[in-house]
Amino acid sequence: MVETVRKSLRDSAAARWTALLIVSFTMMCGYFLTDVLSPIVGLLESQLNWTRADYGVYTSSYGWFNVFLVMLILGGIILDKLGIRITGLGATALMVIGTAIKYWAVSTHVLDGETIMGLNAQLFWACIGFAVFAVGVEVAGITVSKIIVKWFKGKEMATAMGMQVALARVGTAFALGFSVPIARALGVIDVSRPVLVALIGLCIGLIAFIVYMVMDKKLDASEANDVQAEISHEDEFKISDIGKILTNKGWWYIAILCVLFYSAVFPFLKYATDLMVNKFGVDQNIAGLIPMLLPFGNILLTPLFGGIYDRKGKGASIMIIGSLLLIVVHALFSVQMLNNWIIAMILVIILGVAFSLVPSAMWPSVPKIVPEKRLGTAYSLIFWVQNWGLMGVPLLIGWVLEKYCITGQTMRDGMMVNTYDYTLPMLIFTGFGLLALVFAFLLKAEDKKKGYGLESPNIEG
Ligand SMILES: C[C@H](NC(=O)[C@@H](N)CCCCN)C(=O)O
Repeated sequence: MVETVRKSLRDSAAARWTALLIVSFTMMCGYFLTDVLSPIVGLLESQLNWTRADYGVYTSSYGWFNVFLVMLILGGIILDKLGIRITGLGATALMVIGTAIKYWAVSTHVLDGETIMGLNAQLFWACIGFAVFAVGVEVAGITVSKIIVKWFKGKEMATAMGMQVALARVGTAFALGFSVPIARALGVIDVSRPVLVALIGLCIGLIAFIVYMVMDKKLDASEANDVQAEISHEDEFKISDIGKILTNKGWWYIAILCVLFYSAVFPFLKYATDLMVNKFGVDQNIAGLIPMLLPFGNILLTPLFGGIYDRKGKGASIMIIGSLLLIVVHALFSVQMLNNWIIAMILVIILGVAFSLVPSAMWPSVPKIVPEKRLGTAYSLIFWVQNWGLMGVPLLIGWVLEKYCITGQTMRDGMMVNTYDYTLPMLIFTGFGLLALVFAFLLKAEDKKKGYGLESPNIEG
């Protein structure tokens, strides 16, 4: 009898890279919306009367439902229990719904003059929309990480994760670079226009995810026998597995490193355009172009560093180097006399290197510490810890700026607006970097003790 060796769909390079591209596109649209208002802080002040503190509240609303209603953790458990397709579809739909609410909030006039819970009603609804969207984009993020492990385990996993992050950064870069021109297009300033563009993108992202669902079904069908075998060997995910994750020291080091490192990057990006205007004297119409270099650098470097991790290993060391660079950049940003825009550009580029090194090694390291059946929950718990930072730090920076950093007033777009000294916020970001470095070293020591293989290559054989 002739025995045929049945191949899994994931053995086809074309199939797995196509799957990656499709889900990465959906994430890219999500990242575009996440930062779409960051470069127009000044316009939000002049058009909608949002102060820096209001903007801080808006940015922090990203974590309201994820953190306080533990939606992110629930999303991870749902992912491990119900699977990739249903969780991903729900998450993508939430992104669209949240963005639609936010678009309505920033474009309507029916809320003018009203307040809800002490907030201007327009700001309140923009926050609700952003909070709903955030549940969607975070749960979609963990779903996509699990999708990549599913297709790429034992293969180019870190390169694939790097590619996905790279495409996500394209979304961030477009938001930073094109939000202002979109808001100013057609001769009339309209801050809701970039949100509308993001909403259209997310609807296309939803359709893309539905296309992916077909591929995912085909992958499962191609592995039907293997899956049966796996189920008989491995129990299904149980709620008690959460305890196993939380008692794992290596997992904690990654989670804490993640919150500290990302707290010094994403919240920094939210204020980076304003920093360029206030510290480096860049015109606000083009100030978003300098922070845009950061995600553009990531686009090339994250897959490159991921490739190095796949082939050579050294994951923990890569995270240490990334944390070191982060400290150097923020410390130099806080030096008052360094106020030439060329220095700002160089620092942003170095920050881009740091922000490629750490994510390219951090996310592919999680499956080395936690088994696949608990991976959705493990990623969601890391994102949950991280979301405390993504929520709290912009709020902190907004508050610090309003309370301690106002230096005067100036005329922009025909409106009097405050000017700010960014030294204190940059010192706060430096502090996060220093703590991140400590946890990167602790992670490396734990890896040595437990033999997780963080310093070993990902590609088998
Ligand atoms: C992969 C990783 N994603 C995250 O950290 C998300 N929790 C945050 C998403 C924020 C969206 N702007 C990353 O982007 O490096």
